[in-house]
Amino acid sequence: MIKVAVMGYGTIGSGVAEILDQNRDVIAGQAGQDVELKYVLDLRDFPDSPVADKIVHDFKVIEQDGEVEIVVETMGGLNPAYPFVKACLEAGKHVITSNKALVAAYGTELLQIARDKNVNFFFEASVGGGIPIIRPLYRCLMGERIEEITGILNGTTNFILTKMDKEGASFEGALKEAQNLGYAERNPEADVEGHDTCRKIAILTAMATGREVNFEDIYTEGITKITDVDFKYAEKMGTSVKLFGTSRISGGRVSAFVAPVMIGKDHPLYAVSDVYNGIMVRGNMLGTSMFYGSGAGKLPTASAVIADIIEAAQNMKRNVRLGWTSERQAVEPMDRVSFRYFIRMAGTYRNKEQDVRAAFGPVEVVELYGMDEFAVLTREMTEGEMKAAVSGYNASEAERSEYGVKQTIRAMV
Ligand SMILES: NC(=O)C1=CN([C@@H]2O[C@H](COP(=O)(O)OP(=O)(O)OC[C@H]3O[C@@H](n4cnc5c(N)ncnc54)[C@H](OP(=O)(O)O)[C@@H]3O)[C@@H](O)[C@H]2O)C=CC1
Ligand SMILES: N[C@@H](CC=O)C(=O)O
Repeated sequence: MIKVAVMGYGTIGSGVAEILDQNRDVIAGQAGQDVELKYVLDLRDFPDSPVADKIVHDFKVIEQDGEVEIVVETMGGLNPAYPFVKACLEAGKHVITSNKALVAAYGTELLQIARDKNVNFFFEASVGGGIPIIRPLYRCLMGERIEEITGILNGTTNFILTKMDKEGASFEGALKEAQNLGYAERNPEADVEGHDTCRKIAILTAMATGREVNFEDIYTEGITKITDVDFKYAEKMGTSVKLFGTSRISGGRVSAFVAPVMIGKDHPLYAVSDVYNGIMVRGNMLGTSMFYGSGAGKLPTASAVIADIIEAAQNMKRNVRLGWTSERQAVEPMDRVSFRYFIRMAGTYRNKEQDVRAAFGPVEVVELYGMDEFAVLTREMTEGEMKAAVSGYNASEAERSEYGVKQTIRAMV
């Protein structure tokens, strides 16, 4: 029998305890022996829960119990998750985590300790909730050169954008709902400002390149500036706006970004709605493969944790190599990345046509009835060129009372 401890009995930790109980026979069959939950570490007691008799408040109980061979970390954040996970690995225990903040910040070091101690550090649930993506990268796609990963990687923001798009919901109302459903981070700024997606694309890029990626090198923009007006244009254009995490890998160079992107109906990620995530992986031999499923939530995410527990149980005496080394991967500056741009401007196109064309060159124009503004879709240009064009346009318009660019969204249409 293998004894497991769970640290953090919140949304995901309680899901892990529930699946360990409900799927006991399936898990034992795959693990080759029974897997039993021995301790649950949390700050609170849960007297009415099925784990009431397993609750402990002192981490040392888990660290020092030689019977506990697998520890699951579902507390979130870096402190005390990082020192606790490190101590468990150093004590020769396998560790499974759903905590992308931890993996993005300390993955390289924790994987090295796991290798040194001949144990495993697995984190399938840290990206895409219940979607299998980490294991496919190091196992099924191990013979591929990965050229691109583009994903809708955050359930909360996809839920919010879908509610705004399809139901005309307010940003605040949709966020509240996502929080009530257990999708959002403790501090939802991590979701809506794109930091969560940034950490996830950094982890996927490290898996794809085999090199450590500093998530702080990745350009990150969230969804807080997206408004109902943007969705009115999107409806007219037959497009939608999604938060993308993208990494393109070519000749040892990586360009990566997190940003809202306007996409058309023919884009493979267009139909990914609500809390669902979708991840497109392009390999040099494979072509494009799609991974789709629940990107957040109790049982889908806990299901990914359980698969890691089983993988650890199947490799109790062996460190499974994930291919993520301590070599550092540089990330190209965002100014060199090219897009088309959806740009909203004050006034009427009829009055501004000359200035628009002078700044942006040929554009497609989109107008909404009754609005004192219009939008254009530019040709493809680099971020650097776009910024220069926006400054030039704003300068040419500066004399007027209502003037200038009101919104810029990258477009893949
Ligand atoms: N929710 C989701 O859908 C997903 C979450 N994740 C990740 O999984 C992790 C957990 O998320 P989630 O379950 O939603 O978070 P929750 O906030 O629901 O759960 C965290 C639990 O850990 C407890 N905890 C916090 N600090 C300590 C501590 N020092 N010692 C013991 N227990 C502690 C909390 O107690 P208290 O509440 O009293 O502070 C809480 O019960 C995060 O890293 C998150 O990013 C990954 C994929 C999906
Ligand atoms: N807050 C995250 C949880 C899963 O990673 C999300 O909404 O995707």
